[in-house]
Amino acid sequence: MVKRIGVLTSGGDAPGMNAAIRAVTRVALNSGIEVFGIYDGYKGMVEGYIEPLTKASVGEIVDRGGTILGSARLPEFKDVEVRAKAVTQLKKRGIEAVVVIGGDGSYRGALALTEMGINCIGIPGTIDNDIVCTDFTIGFDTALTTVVEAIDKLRDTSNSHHRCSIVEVMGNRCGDLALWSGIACGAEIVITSDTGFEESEVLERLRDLDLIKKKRHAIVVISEKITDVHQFAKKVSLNTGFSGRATILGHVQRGGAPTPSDRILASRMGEKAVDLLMQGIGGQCISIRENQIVSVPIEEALVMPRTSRKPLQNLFERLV
Ligand SMILES: Nc1ncnc2c1ncn2[C@@H]1O[C@H](COP(=O)(O)OP(=O)(O)OP(=O)(O)O)[C@@H](O)[C@H]1O
Ligand SMILES: O=P(O)(O)OC[C@H]1O[C@](O)(CO)[C@@H](O)[C@@H]1O
Ligand SMILES: [Mg+2]
Repeated sequence: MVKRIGVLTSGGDAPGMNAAIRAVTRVALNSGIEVFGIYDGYKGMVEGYIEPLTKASVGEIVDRGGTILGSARLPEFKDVEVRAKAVTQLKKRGIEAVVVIGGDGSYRGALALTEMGINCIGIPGTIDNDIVCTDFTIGFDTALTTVVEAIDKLRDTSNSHHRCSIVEVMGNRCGDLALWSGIACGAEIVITSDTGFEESEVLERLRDLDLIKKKRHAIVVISEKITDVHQFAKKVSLNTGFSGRATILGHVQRGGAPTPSDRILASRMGEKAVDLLMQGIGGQCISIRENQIVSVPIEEALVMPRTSRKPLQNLFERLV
């Protein structure tokens, strides 16, 4: 059975990554497996920034945002020579397998390492909820909570001033943070890569909300990377009865204490990852599907079609 494993966090950080590190470490130690923390993602793996973890060193972190291991993006990890250096660092320390907590890019690295003889298991840690094989990623629920709190506040001031608040949320091409928060906040309009963006049509809908529906405010939640929200806010002021104001929530969405749901999800996924490594399994990633923790080959996970968001979009439209 595997005797020594590593754990790392990679890509954008996400609240709940610490809870996952703690779960991996404690479940492994309680099973007689030594655990090493690999700092700063694949960068630390290549550079040998690797230290043992103890039960105490992962204490008091279940409620902390960010990641105690640090995270990084290392595009060079796509090169086999760079990964070979990482494998040498792991072998030097007797580390036979690694739990990779990150997003889809990190999964590609984990798969490539598995193919080089280091069994890796992926755990989905990203606020974007853009890993299609899992219903939810660790960090999404906390980021959603942050977004909802912010929009609730924006609604207060928008209502006082007869304004349209255009709120840009993260998601990196995935519209889930926008759609879920739009439903939770009772937004008037949600724009994502699934809905598309027809500027003239959105302006028309805002005019209707103002003139016909007599709304005192309008909230437009829009995913990042769709349009320049500040420019769009100016057009709202020029073309509708609302004055437009844009708010880019930005990296505030990545921080903060993880919600209980994210802590529990992280703990369940961490346990499953260690169990798979104990069975000598690698190249898989952990998912939650219909509240069951399951594993899926990374190769399949990366090409799976995304579950349609149409029912939730329809729900949103029926609530406006
Ligand atoms: N094709 C690949 N082969 C090997 N390693 C990769 C590959 N793609 C990405 N990686 C490694 O994974 C790291 C993280 O990937 P990426 O920046 O895409 O973030 P992510 O894990 O998708 O997380 P998020 O999108 O939530 O920030 C990269 O910096 C790189 O080190
Ligand atoms: O932290 P960075 O490198 O600016 O990356 C921002 C990106 O990372 C994420 O926060 C997480 O993938 C995305 O939502 C966003 O597009
Ligand atoms: Mg990604």
